[in-house]
Amino acid sequence: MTLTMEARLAARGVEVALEVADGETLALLGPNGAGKSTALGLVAGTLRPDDGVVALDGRTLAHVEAGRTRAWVAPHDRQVALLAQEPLLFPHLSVVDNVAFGPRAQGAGRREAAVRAAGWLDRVGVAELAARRPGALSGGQAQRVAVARALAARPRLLLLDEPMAALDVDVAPALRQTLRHVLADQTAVVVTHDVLDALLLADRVAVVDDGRVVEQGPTAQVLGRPRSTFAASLAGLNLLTGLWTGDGVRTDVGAVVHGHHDPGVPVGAAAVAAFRPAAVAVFLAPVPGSPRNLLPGTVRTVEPHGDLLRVRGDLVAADVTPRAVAELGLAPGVDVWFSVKAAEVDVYPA
Ligand SMILES: Nc1ncnc2c1ncn2[C@@H]1O[C@H](COP(=O)(O)OP(=O)(O)OP(=O)(O)O)[C@@H](O)[C@H]1O
Repeated sequence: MTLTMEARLAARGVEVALEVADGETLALLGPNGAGKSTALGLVAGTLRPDDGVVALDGRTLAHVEAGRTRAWVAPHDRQVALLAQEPLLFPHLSVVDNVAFGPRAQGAGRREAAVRAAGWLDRVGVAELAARRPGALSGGQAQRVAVARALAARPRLLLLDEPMAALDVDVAPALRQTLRHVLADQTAVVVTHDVLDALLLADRVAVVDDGRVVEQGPTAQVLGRPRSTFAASLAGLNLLTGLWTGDGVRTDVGAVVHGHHDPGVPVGAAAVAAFRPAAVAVFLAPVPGSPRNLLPGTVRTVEPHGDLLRVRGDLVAADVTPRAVAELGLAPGVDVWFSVKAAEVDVYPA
């Protein structure tokens, strides 16, 4: 393992354990205020845990026991680079001097640092901007320069805190492609809200909620079989949690949901039922004798979703045609029945 962290910071309500292997990119996903940036701060050394250990390549960066610091490496000595949402460049230095700053600080000669800086600017696609000042760059260009600057210092670990969040939607895809290339053999942790970042940049994802890692694994596995509400929402799936009864999931609201299930799930074990909103139909009354799963709900929102409308209840969302919405008079506050065939539902352990 390259990075191992187990740290608690009570003031932020955070207690997280993370591991990142050599060359791996881990995406940290989770709702606002979940503790993702706090986790990065604990690794970078801008935050000190109340308790815990952070180690990189076997070197202890932080070790605190019950508030007593046993070991502490200052942020600038950690060989960890943190890339924030807003590119923080030195305004008075040219682009190439910004990127050469790290190598110079590490003892490289002026020429060597300039060559390394030029190489990185080329890799991130902004070689022609070398002589400019940061004030003369667009947001996307500045973020590319910030990536080059972070990597020119040859960090053992690169931390990225929502690197695309401050960019226009039309420039984010190109930067994401660039990051995909530069992160290929770089050990990195990227905080993101965006499922595309997880899919295109990360080998593994960890979902953080309420200060804890609630789910982690290979990206395809977490998005294919999410166990947390947040991962399910990223994967575009409805997720109902409950207990396996032997032939269905008894959900927290009492309804039993039937579906395809893993053999050998023990009765009484925590389980989830996942299904696509497109597989859900909406009725104003329960369909008598229907073999379908029926879940009562109240419409909360109706929003456009591609060619369809997404009708959201508290627990279930359904994608239905505008015509059906009009015919049924679906609007916030209307009581409905959400219906999904068992064949459309995947049931697996939580
Ligand atoms: N500077 C701060 N001082 C005190 N508390 C903070 C500070 N920054 C964040 N917090 C609190 O710490 C907790 C974790 O916040 P954090 O910023 O790590 O979450 P996050 O997952 O990165 O959220 P977001 O996605 O909104 O950036 C939250 O309860 C937040 O209110």
